[in-house]
Amino acid sequence: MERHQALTASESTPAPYRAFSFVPEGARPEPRFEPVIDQWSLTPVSRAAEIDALLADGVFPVGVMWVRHDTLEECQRFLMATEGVEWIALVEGDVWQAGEALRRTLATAFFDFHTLPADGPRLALSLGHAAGMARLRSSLRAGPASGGPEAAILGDSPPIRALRRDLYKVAGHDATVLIRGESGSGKELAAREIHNASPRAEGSFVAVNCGAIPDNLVQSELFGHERGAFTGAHQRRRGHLELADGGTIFLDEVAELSLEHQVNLLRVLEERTLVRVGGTERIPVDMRVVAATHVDLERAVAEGRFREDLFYRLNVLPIEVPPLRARAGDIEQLARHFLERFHHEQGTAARAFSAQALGALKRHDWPGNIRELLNRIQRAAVMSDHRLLTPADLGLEARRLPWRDLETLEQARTRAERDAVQAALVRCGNNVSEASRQLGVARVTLYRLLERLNLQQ
Ligand SMILES: Nc1ncnc2c1ncn2[C@@H]1O[C@H](COP(=O)(O)OP(=O)(O)OP(=O)(O)O)[C@@H](O)[C@H]1O
Repeated sequence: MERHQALTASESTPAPYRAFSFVPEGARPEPRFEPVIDQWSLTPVSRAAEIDALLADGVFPVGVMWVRHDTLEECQRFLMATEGVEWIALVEGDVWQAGEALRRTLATAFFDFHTLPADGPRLALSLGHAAGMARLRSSLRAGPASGGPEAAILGDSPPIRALRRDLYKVAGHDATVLIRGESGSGKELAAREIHNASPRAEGSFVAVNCGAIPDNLVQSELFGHERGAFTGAHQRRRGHLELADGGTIFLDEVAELSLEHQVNLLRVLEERTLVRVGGTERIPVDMRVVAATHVDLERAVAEGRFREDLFYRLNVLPIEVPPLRARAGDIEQLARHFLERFHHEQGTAARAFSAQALGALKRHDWPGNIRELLNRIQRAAVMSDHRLLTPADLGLEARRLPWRDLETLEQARTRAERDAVQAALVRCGNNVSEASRQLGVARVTLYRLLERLNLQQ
């Protein structure tokens, strides 16, 4: 039988795994193709609200979404509203000929994409990987049990003690805080600490990653919208700023906002009122603003990429989170803590680090900071069947010294490529799209590299 034929997965033999499928209204009565996906059956959803109820019913938090350039906005909204789900895009037509907006969304917001008609076995493989990733992510998102030690910032090195002191100092004031620091260094954790130690602790802490919202959705995500404000706005929805009323709004990656949205944000900060998209009423909001960025904002201002007036509005109480390499004294404590946590949460066999592994952890440069440490340890704990983790488990094998151990240029190149690819995958929690973006290569090129370097996912 032809593999790519119009047939729903649920019509084939009963499938043990269930995933969602979302077809945007604008794409109906298309799609012409429902792929046969080995071992998987698809449960159609049309509203984000249906997802939670279905998840409780043994469905994996993964799904396939039909994506076309003319329904892109509807898809983006659905992606935003279903954060815990890993989506795989099914795209009609040639992706490389598609517009930039579609390609960008595929590269950043989806776990993977397949062009239609899709290859069933390959799609099944993607869904399996996506389900694993969704589980890992949700275990990290769930974070520590309430009151557990990780609800607080760990570490006892002088830079982290100084940070803790600064956080408690600013917590008592209601002024805006700007947190700077490298990616993955703990800026969000610092913002939570400020909120928890502030008089607003009983209110909500609303975290928004400004860099993760497509530019055309920023306005409605931040400010909310009225019913009927645009196609698909079936109900009135309060935005993140309004939801933070009485509490703290954390604007992560604030430098990613376009100049137009920077103006709108500035207005809210000055007037302490907002107007929902499609609305006219000025709604008062009482929130404490904590913003964060890994970008050199003074430079962004000088280059005209960030508004100077907004910079001064945000930079009232500046806080600097040090990179992990500047607090080497904390690495061992953090590493042991994360390993212990995975052992308890996921029943992993690994309980400790070999002396060489501890040495390698201390020598590593940690460009991805604590997030990289967390990812390396989680991957090692999940993959290893042994009680002791080695440098190899952590992807931190001792480097061969080229001047002692002669290697050809080709060997050196391969080694460097393998190191770069492994490091990028670890940094991005194995998200191939994100890793390829960071490495500056196309996704296909990265897949080819993975195959050539024998690093199959
Ligand atoms: N001092 C710390 N103790 C324990 N866990 C930490 C610490 N700092 C960060 N983490 C953990 O590391 C991960 C990354 O931290 P966080 O998200 O706060 O970084 P970030 O600087 O906001 O990252 P990004 O710039 O990418 O938004 C989180 O899981 C967080 O809980």
